[in-house]
Amino acid sequence: MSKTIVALDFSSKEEVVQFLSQFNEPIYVKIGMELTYACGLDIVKTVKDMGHNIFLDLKLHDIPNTVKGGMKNLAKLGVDITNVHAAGGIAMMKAAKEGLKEGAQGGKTPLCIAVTQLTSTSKEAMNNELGIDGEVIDCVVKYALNAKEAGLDGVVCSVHEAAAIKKACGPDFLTVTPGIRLASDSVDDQKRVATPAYAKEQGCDYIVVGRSITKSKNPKETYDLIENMMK
Ligand SMILES: O=C(O)c1cc(=O)[nH]c(=O)n1[C@@H]1O[C@H](COP(=O)(O)O)[C@@H](O)[C@H]1O
Repeated sequence: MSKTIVALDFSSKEEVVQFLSQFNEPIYVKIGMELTYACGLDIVKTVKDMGHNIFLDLKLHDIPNTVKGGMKNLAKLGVDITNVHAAGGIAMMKAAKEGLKEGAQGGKTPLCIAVTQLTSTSKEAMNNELGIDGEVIDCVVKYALNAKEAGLDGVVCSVHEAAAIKKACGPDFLTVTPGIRLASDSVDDQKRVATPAYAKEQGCDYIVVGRSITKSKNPKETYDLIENMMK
């Protein structure tokens, strides 16, 4: 099973089909808001029919009843992973899980993971804009413990918090880490970044990689390079 989840941050079905045509075998991809808002949820079926595994990243964050209803319908799409914002709280995360179980197709309940602090958030922004004092890692571990208590399968965090989360929540609790950059890449809007090699060292289960692959000269070659670094 691949360790690299490619973020399909495109705005049309044509770009997705063209990008995925480079891959002869199923890979793990992430469908997020850019693609969903451009193509609707039909794009999930298109990508699923091509045989790829799907992390549907819509980051639900609302009152528990609304999230439960939303997740029930997302589960019907047969995706592999979905997510919520941990900031929505334990009751909301429990409701997400209940909704997924109710909507599960063919006995397969999609995994649900919680976004802790976005990898584009710095300590300064967390302290001064979001009003959360202390170190990012402490907030992230607290959110991970909340997600575990709610029965979720893991979290989205930066590579820098993955080991502490495994220690607090156990080895089976998934850590899915975006903010991945090769040493030569520009950081762009990300703040808490790391290389694939460091992600492997820190025991991350999956890395989420967008622009380093999709904007590279040879995306397939870059994907293979990154995937090999995670082995
Ligand atoms: O939930 C996510 O996937 C996510 C959480 C987070 O904290 N940071 C983050 O970058 N992401 C997503 O991961 C991808 C990272 O893209 P690149 O920065 O281009 O590699 C984007 O699709 C983001 O939406």
